[in-house]
Amino acid sequence: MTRTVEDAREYDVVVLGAGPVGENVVDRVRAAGLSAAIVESELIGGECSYWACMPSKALLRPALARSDARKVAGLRESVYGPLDALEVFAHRDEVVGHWKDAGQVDWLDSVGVRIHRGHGRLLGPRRVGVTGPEGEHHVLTARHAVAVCTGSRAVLPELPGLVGARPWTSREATSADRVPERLIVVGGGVVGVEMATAWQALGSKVTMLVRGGGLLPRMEPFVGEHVAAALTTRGADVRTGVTVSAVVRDGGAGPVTVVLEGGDHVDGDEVLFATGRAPRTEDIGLEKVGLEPGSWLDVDDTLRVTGSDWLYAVGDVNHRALLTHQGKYQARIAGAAIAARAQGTGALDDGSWGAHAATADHSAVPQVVFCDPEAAAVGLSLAEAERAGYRARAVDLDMRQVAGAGLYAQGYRGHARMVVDLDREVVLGASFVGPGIGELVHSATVAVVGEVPIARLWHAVPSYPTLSEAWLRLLESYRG
Ligand SMILES: Cc1cc2nc3c(=O)[nH]c(=O)nc-3n(C[C@H](O)[C@H](O)[C@H](O)COP(=O)(O)OP(=O)(O)OC[C@H]3O[C@@H](n4cnc5c(N)ncnc54)[C@H](O)[C@@H]3O)c2cc1C
Ligand SMILES: NC(=O)c1ccc[n+]([C@@H]2O[C@H](COP(=O)([O-])OP(=O)(O)OC[C@H]3O[C@@H](n4cnc5c(N)ncnc54)[C@H](O)[C@@H]3O)[C@@H](O)[C@H]2O)c1
Repeated sequence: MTRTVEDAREYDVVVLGAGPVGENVVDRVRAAGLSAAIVESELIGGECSYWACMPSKALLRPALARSDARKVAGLRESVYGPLDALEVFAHRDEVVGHWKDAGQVDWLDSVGVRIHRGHGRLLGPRRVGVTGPEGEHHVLTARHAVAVCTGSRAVLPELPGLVGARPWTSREATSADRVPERLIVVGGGVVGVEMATAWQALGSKVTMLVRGGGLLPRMEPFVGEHVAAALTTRGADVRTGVTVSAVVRDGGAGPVTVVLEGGDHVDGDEVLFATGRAPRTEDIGLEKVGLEPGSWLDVDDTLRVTGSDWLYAVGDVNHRALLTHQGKYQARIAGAAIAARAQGTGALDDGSWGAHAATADHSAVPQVVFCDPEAAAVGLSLAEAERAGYRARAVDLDMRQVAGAGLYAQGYRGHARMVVDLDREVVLGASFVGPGIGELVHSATVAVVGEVPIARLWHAVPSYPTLSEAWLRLLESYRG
């Protein structure tokens, strides 16, 4: 039974969801001198800290380090053994704080943010109801703004037998502590590729079932081709152009069979569905403020929900870029915009690249996929640039032409592409695939955001012999 506690509380800003994005919104508004409360139904720190970025990278780091070491003469012979899965899991558990959030609670306390544990729902303009763990109910009022930062959850397709088969989603794939002998991965996006890489390294025989023509379809096609070739060389069965029609698993445990359209089937010990995300907005009271429950929330560049003067939606929930770093960037912008509006400090600086506009969301979103080899991209692919109407040219580079690549790893395989706007002679985007290239993407982000002219980039000299010399080779090719 619901018990209502009659202690209405008022704050300048109320934030729904304490993932990385909600935490950064409250941090920014507190820094600007506003009072703030945050509502969280699970763990402070959100999906990223406990079932996404952090545990997945903890599982992947030993896989990538071992793979790199195996490409270094004099070292490779020492690292031919299997990974110690129990040690890897123990380290992963440490990285996620054993799924306890005391550290993050301390941090919120230290910046003066009031935490309300429970499920939050909008009750009307600037009002949020919180149903706590014991069924108690609080009402929070926001003097200036409510920010919805409730993130996203894994989506399962509607398939016969799927729910009863108890498939892994990203949550189980990042928190499991037993290595399945055979793992079936459905979906060739980022989660599918990263988790296939991690579990293959931990000892699973991996089969990937990919609906489209290749892996990582949002990146340049050569990226997915390199990653698929490497997974296959290490023993994975990567099947593209296949459609799953049913899943069979008696009693939801033991061996599982995935049935494909056309009648073929694949047997495994676990099946991971990495088939995309849905917004966590179906039960947050959107109907009370004229919005559609279960929808992604449309926002302007200040992160304010279309048609509202008090409601913001930041991070995954607005579907602009489902990435922690980009959500935190939005949080910094939203926090500044909320504070400026609350304090009436004059017109907002919300033009392109202004302090109150998340301009980078449109043209400069960086991403590193921690697979083996690593994949990274920022800005527009060639196809995206052409679709957007740019007169664009792609310059390609086989990373073997870079001296630092040969030193980084014997038999280095990788590829880079720079997309140039021929009218302004600036870089619109860059993509890289190859061992160790994750750290290259920030140089590309600076070039894209800064709209640095190619003529000036020519003077940005990369150190010899580093992977960054990819830039020199790309610029040389561009200039002929
Ligand atoms: C397997 C995996 C790996 C990933 N790896 C990376 C990576 O390496 N790098 C990267 O940049 N991104 C990565 N991502 C994406 C990243 O996890 C998300 O972009 C990020 O978590 C979004 O942050 P958020 O704060 O918007 O949402 P979340 O992290 O989802 O946090 C939302 C919070 O809101 C709470 N909440 C929801 N509804 C309510 C409610 N009604 N009341 C109260 N609280 C509520 C939730 O409990 C949760 O704590 C990965 C995602 C997955 C699935
Ligand atoms: N390193 C990182 O930055 C990182 C790591 C993991 C996740 N993420 C973020 O998390 C988000 C979610 O990742 P994701 O991989 O779940 O989603 P995604 O949208 O990247 O990929 C899902 C894939 O599943 C396919 N798919 C959908 N339904 C299917 C079906 N019924 N059968 C077969 N295939 C199907 C889609 O075609 C798509 O290729 C991404 O947007 C990504 O940005 C980031």
